[in-house]
Amino acid sequence: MIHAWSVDDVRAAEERAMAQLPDGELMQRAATGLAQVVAARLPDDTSTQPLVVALVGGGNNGGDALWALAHLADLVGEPLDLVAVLTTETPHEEGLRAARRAKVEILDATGQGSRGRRKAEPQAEPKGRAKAVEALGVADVVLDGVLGIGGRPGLPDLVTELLDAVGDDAHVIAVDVPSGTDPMGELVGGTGVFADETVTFGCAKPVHVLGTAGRCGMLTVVDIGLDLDTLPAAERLDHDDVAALWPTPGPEDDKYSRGVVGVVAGGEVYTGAPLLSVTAAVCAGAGMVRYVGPPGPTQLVRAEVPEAVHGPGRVQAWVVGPGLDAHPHSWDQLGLAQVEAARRALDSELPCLVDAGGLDLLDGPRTQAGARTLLTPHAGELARLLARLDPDASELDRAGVVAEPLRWARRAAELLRATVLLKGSTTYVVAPPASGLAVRAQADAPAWAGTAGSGDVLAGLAGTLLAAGLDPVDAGSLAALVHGVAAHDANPGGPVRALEIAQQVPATVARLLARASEVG
Ligand SMILES: NC(=O)C1=CN([C@@H]2O[C@H](COP(=O)(O)OP(=O)(O)OC[C@H]3O[C@@H](n4cnc5c(N)ncnc54)[C@H](OP(=O)(O)O)[C@@H]3O)[C@@H](O)[C@H]2O)[C@@H](O)CC1
Ligand SMILES: Nc1ncnc2c1ncn2[C@@H]1O[C@H](COP(=O)(O)OP(=O)(O)O)[C@@H](O)[C@H]1O
Ligand SMILES: [K+]
Repeated sequence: MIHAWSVDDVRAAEERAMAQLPDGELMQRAATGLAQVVAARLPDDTSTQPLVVALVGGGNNGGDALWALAHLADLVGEPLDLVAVLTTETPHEEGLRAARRAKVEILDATGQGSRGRRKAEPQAEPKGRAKAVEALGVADVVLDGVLGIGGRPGLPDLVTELLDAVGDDAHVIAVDVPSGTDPMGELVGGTGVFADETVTFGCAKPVHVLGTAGRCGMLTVVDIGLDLDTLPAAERLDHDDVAALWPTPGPEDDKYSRGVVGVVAGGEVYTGAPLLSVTAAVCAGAGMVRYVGPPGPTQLVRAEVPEAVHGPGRVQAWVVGPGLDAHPHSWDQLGLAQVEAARRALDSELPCLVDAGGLDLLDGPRTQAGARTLLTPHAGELARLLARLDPDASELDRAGVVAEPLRWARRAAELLRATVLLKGSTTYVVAPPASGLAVRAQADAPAWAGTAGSGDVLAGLAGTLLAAGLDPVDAGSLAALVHGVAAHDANPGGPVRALEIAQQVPATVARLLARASEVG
């Protein structure tokens, strides 16, 4: 699992460390680790002299980049071209001196001159900028040292212009965080660096695991001796976590002890969703799957999934809502009966996964306080839910949720006292804020997984894990991981239909469980 700590907690840990260490020691550790990574990324081809260009901002992030260039000169031992492009009039002073001593070429791209020139006397021609653009176009490695954890989202125009000049073949390494992104990972989108690799210091930050993670590329954490004494703010499960969490039956287990999952889904109109959820539950290894629905989808499930049983009965968890019509016509007796079955499940004390049409049945927290609840909306469904229930969000739409997924998932978790799994290319799993639990974010699925019915499969998978006794955060995040990997395994690099994702789950789970025995 990757754990990430909030910017405030990192700053506090840095302060504690700095109080014990000589001045500048932490930055030296950071810059040395960064220089070692850069050295390892230099091209093997020795016929031309490698060129490393750093974009340097005004804070300590720029200081890291300048010191890393200075250390590189010593570290590599071979001839190197090193260039620092200043995007600020006030670069880190010691870092700049060190870079100069190490014969790093300093280019001032601000057009103001780096020091001593007053704003009233601008340099006529920003020659530094033209040379910087040229260097960036042919650099082997580009270091983004513009903004670190002190950065606000967005980039100055000058930096955007310089980034546009970076050649396609350059290996872009973000120092600590990709500049322009929100270090806390709350705001997604906007301008910001897309890095091939990010070298961070002390620990991962939320930006590295939340929806902004795609901008970070490969993540390396350089140990600078921080002692984090708080709980992480964000987490991501990786493949090696599956074996520890997945409910694996022992010799004494039977179908009941493994967990029966009930599925109240679909109706005479949406007949396919139940089949997908029930298939996924069976394939995820539920002890038993019970389907509750009207004759049409029941016949379909009977024909396609002989393992399932039908009608109300005892279960350990309910999946409520895939393909459910929450507002059937008054003459639609079968539809009304299905809504009644869904309400009975929601009013029970049992763990419930609430998806799609089931979300339309919620007017607040479930009546049985403390009943485990996992809501699984996509962005549009979350916007609809909050616009209906939260007077402060009456104008919220899908785009609003996509821009600030965490904010709105948290809001729903608080309002409905439930864990919210917000689906998308990054899937967030957010427990009610009072729990103090870290947000989980998974991005394991290929974009091909964004296909109709894929969410019904996820619901069956996560519901099975709830029935096996997992808490909603583990059930949701583990299901999202396995769903994503199964979507990949079913047809690597190509399209996949929802049913195939479900059918791939047994093999994918076996493969992920086998990793533990290989590693262990
Ligand atoms: N502390 C330590 O011991 C260690 C720290 N380390 C390193 O320090 C980094 C944090 O350094 P930092 O605090 O100086 O902040 P950093 O991100 O470099 O710059 C902030 C500056 O940018 C400005 N600014 C902000 N947003 C902006 C925007 N959108 N567009 C334009 N400008 C913007 C903002 O100005 P403001 O407007 O807020 O006055 C401020 O001046 C950290 O990521 C790591 O790399 C390592 O060496 C390990 C040891
Ligand atoms: N771009 C994407 N990349 C990866 N996974 C995606 C992407 N878009 C959607 N998904 C996943 O596909 C599933 C879609 O679920 P949902 O929207 O509920 O579909 P449906 O209601 O048709 O079953 C979710 O698991 C979601 O996380
Ligand atoms: K950076």
